[in-house]
Amino acid sequence: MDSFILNNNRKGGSVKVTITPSQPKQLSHLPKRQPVDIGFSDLTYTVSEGRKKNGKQILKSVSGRLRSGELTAIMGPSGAGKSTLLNILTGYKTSGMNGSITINGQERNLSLFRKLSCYIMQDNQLHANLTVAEAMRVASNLKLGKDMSSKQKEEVVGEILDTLGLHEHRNTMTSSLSGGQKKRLSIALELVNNPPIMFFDEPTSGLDSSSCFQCISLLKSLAQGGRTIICTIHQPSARLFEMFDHLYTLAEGQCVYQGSTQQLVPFLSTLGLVCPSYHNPASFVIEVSCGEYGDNIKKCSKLNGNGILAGNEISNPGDGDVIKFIDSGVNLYQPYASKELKDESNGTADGMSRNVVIPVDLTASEKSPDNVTTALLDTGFIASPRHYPTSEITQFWIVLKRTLLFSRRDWTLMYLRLFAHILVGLLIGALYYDIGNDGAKVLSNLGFLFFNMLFLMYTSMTITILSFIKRTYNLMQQFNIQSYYLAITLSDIPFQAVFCVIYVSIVYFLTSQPPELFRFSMFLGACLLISFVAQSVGLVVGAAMNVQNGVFLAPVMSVPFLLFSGFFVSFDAIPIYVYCHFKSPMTTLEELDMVDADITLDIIALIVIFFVLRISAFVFLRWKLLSTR
Ligand SMILES: Nc1ncnc2c1ncn2[C@@H]1O[C@H](COP(=O)(O)OP(=O)(O)OP(=O)(O)O)[C@@H](O)[C@H]1O
Repeated sequence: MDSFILNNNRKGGSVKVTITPSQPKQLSHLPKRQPVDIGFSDLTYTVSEGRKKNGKQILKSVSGRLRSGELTAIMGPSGAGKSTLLNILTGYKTSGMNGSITINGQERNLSLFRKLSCYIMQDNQLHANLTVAEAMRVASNLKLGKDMSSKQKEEVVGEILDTLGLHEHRNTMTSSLSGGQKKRLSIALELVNNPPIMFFDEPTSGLDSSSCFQCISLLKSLAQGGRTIICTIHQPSARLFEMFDHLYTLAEGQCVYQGSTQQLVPFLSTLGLVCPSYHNPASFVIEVSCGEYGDNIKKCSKLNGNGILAGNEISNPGDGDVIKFIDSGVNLYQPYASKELKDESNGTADGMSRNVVIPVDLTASEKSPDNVTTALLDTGFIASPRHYPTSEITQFWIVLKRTLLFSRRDWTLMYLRLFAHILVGLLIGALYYDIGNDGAKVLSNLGFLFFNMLFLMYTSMTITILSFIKRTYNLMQQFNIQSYYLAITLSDIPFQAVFCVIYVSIVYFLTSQPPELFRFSMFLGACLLISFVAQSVGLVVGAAMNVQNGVFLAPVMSVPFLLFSGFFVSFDAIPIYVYCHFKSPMTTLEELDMVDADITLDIIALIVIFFVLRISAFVFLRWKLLSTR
């Protein structure tokens, strides 16, 4: 049981609010992990700006330690370098950085670290077109090895959904969830394999005060379970601020404070920066960092050894005295407003008793955050060369099934595309109706073939650019890239093939082309190949660039295909009314310089182009994935 004193200005008194946690829930089914401490020292991050010789230094030699069992907030004014520090600590950014990062005292191995941690970004993309339960099933199949039965996986999922209050929304589409529920689902998806380190970029952004409280309560309970929870946060209310165990404050790329949240105010007061009564200490430290109380950044930074863990002897730059600032162990200062709320905007008795902290244990047997060992590095979980304990083939099947479900439910991908193929088929069929029976309509036949090619190329190319980009960022980070690519490149082929068959059947018969199976098959085969090659162009463009550039560049890339399609021969000068120049089909072929054309060669060329483009798309995708780090 926990109690708070809530100031009540209207009545001039104080109301005692008691938080009574409901039956604490524990995640007993999760895989066991050991706690992890992160240390970093002398971290600098520099970016090059244009042709300037010296780059711009964003982080200036910051150091610190982030402990398991603690909820750490990285705070600071806008542009202070919070996201940059988070990106470096997560391993999301590696180039341009110097300094050392250690895990339980050992130098960080990035690929191992990525397996231990998760990074929930602000706009974390959820699996579109999936329900909460389906998204969780994908995550559990991917992250929990085949040693676990489906029933056990369901138990894990059920327990997480229950604990995070998502059980009643299990059949809701992820896109229909509220902002707070989406955040909780992002956490739930990551919790499946129980990572001991969890990073959050502004987890409370876009949430109302009650949801903010719920969200931070959840993070706090995750930390209480022995995890290392780190999040950036802009300016929490006093109520939220109190929930953090540890604070790391940045200003102009330097650490101006690190230590417990309770010791922030005493620390600042040693510099003559006295936080006014009833003032939110979180707001105060931001104001100090912004220079509203004079130039204190250098002083604070020096006092913190620019991030060398407070808790050691630190000299006060003001008078040379040595003060003891204890980060852990004996506390020399009275904790600031230990349970007294200075910001009552969010504090209603009702609200507080509704929102309870539910301890979510890292593991039942390894709860003690002090019990930090390097044994973690020896566990099977870490030793695995893969990101998750599922084979590449299993990952391929998971992505394939998920992508097929995605396509089936995607209105643009499925129904709009089907509608477009039928409508355009009927339109072209009506325009070139019965031309196949009329020898005088050779030119119309050529026009028909050309538009056929144009339509098939553009539809399959643009839809692939749009849908590929849409899907890629959702899942690319989570899967083995080969399995992922193979699944998404194969998944759309059947759909495109079916649409192409429907379209070709309509136009072939409406334009009265020869009703011979062989000719129909040849025509269909050529159309299918054109669609698949165009789809591959879409994949290359989608993998290499963003939607805006892709939508512009894809038509440009298709120009060579059109130029060399053989249709661009001028017939304008031919006086058709004088005599029938195209009486013999051979004349047409002669005019188009296609007498010696070998269809086998064309087919081989298209197949080669198809494979070259598919491989190029993979190379671009890989490059893009690596270059974002
Ligand atoms: N690639 C880059 N090139 C130039 N400057 C950069 C680059 N990346 C970051 N910066 C600068 O580094 C500083 C820190 O950026 P960062 O995004 O880490 O700040 P922040 O504290 O997270 O800010 P906010 O709270 O507004 O999100 C900013 O001044 C930003 O303009």
